[in-house]
Amino acid sequence: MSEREDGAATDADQRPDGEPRVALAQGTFDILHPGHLHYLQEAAAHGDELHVIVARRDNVTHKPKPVCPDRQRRDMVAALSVVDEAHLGHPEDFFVPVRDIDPDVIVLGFDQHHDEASIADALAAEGIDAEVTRATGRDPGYDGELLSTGDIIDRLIAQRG
Ligand SMILES: Cc1cc2nc3c(=O)[nH]c(=O)nc-3n(C[C@H](O)[C@H](O)[C@H](O)COP(=O)(O)O)c2cc1C
Ligand SMILES: Nc1ncnc2c1ncn2[C@@H]1O[C@H](COP(=O)(O)OP(=O)(O)OP(=O)(O)O)[C@@H](O)[C@H]1O
Repeated sequence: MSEREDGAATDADQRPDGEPRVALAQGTFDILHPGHLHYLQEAAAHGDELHVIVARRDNVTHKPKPVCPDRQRRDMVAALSVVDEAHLGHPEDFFVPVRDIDPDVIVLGFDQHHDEASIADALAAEGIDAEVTRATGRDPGYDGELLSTGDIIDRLIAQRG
């Protein structure tokens, strides 16, 4: 167990050089919900500092485009106390922000389509020394709790559309 600067306990390994261990999370984060908090809290527990890459709208091609603009999604993630820094993703080369942040561990979301082994291979090819791990999912804790942006939008359309 180590300790974050704010005193929160983490299960992160200590770095031998005493530098803060940097964890990296990423995603779209359109219309924040408790599933996002669960992911970011779990990712933060892997390090002393949590950085988040927020996907550019143009790069969200595997599901409907986000409703909120890039900058708004980045600013909302940055405002969460568990997050040390939120970065807008690069328009073309995903390794540009990764190189800048220089993470010790990349934490993938429970349902993200990225494959751990392919990312680890790509990182090694880029000469970036980072572990890759995956967070757990969070199920609703009570009736009607909304843990997906898509579900929030569906309910919004059903109730207000
Ligand atoms: C290591 C890593 C780096 C990424 N860097 C960027 C980036 O620079 N720009 C970007 O638009 N998306 C980037 N992405 C992609 C998105 O953040 C996100 O993974 C993808 O859109 C899936 O998002 P979702 O979980 O919200 O569905 C990166 C993903 C990974 C795994
Ligand atoms: N219920 C949840 N439990 C744990 N992690 C979650 C949950 N919902 C989203 N996440 C994680 O948050 C990150 C960003 O997710 P994303 O912005 O795609 O949210 P989403 O609500 O799943 O979106 P959509 O409903 O549009 O697919 C991803 O890593 C995703 O795995």
